[in-house]
Amino acid sequence: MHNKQVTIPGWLRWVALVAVSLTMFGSYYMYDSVAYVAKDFIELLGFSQTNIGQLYTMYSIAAVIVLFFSGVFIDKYGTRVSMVLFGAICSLAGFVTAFSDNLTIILIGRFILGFGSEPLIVALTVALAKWFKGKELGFALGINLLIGRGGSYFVDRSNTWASSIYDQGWQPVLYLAAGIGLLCFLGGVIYYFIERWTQKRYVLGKAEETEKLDFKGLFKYSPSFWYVVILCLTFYSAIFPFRGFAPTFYQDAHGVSEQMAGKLNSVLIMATMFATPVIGLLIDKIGRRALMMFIGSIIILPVYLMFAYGNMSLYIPVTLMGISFSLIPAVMWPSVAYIVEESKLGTAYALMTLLQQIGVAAMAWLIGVTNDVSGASATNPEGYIPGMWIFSILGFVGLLFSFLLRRAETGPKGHGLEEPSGSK
Ligand SMILES: NCCCC[C@H](N)C(=O)NCC(=O)O
Repeated sequence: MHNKQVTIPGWLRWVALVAVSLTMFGSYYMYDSVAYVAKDFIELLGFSQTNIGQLYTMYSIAAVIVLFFSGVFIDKYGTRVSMVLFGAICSLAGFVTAFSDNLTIILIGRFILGFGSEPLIVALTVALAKWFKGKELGFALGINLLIGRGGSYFVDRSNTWASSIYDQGWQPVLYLAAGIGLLCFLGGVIYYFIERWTQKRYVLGKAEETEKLDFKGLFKYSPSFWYVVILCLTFYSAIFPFRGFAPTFYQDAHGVSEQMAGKLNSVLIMATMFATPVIGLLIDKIGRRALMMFIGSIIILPVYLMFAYGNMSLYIPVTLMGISFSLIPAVMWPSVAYIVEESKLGTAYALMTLLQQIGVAAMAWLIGVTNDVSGASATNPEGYIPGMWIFSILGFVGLLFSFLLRRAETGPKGHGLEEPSGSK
């Protein structure tokens, strides 16, 4: 069609955002869903805590593998094909995870999920860049993360709103997750048609970078970049695996009900859903990004020891974790754009996600093994303490690197992290 219009109507961009975010909702829901059957897996199927960790490790291993070539694939076949394909892989993963009580099959399901989910997140980020670049890209990405974390919130509360399904055992719970995971495919298909329809009528922007890896330039990044990457690795390795074990830990070590355990996890997510975009807007105004990452790292430091030894309400460490989980991601991801030049941004983000996933894979496995070795269970709650120390050590390493970052950024070779947006 000739004479395509240049200005895409605002409503169309937001419709595309909703379609894209549906896939994120489905994928986040499935990622977290296994935490709520972990206790059944241990008590009814005889799985070990190591096996529970492996559910996350398998996801991350697949993510690491696929992130090596997903950028090239997305470049070659485009965002709409990628969204459908990776969305379909995610949806398939839900059913593979649910249909058998065999550990290997369940782990294959988790592997497939990681293989679909992480490139899906890359593809949707690239897609959103096409629609929103030069407009409200930061806000659109914030809304997208909010809806994605809505998936986590929804699963955290699922043993309340879907209690009748939980009463039927772990398998219907996983089928429910698989059903919700169909949103990944559905959202991808809806997005496919929206993009195709729009491209026939309007000039849709082209995202400049996809997240593909180019190891040649790896050693040219500044120390500040590596400080952020190490903080990303330690931070998410202390958050995602913890959330996976948390429902079982809260019940075994603190004697709370299954519903209460879900509620505690959900409070954490609910806080981040709304605080993250708000902090993002605030940081644009005041800068101080390295300082905020440092403060976020201080806040999370005592949390795991509070879980291990504290007698206070569990809401206190959960709230502290929620503040840190809002502060650090809201500041950390956009900070990379200040440190790394635009032409290397795709590689930088891919590398950061890849190392994040290596950290999560290793830590999920290590915590599971540690819990098994120390005999963590409802009859031996002290067995969870070594794992809490491992998380705390990670927190300390994160704090150290956030300090180094702050020091570098307040020196003569700073990249403008401490300045408001637009003053770089
Ligand atoms: N919650 C599912 C895993 C999401 C992994 C994703 N690569 C990620 O790190 N997202 C950022 C976030 O803060 O959720």
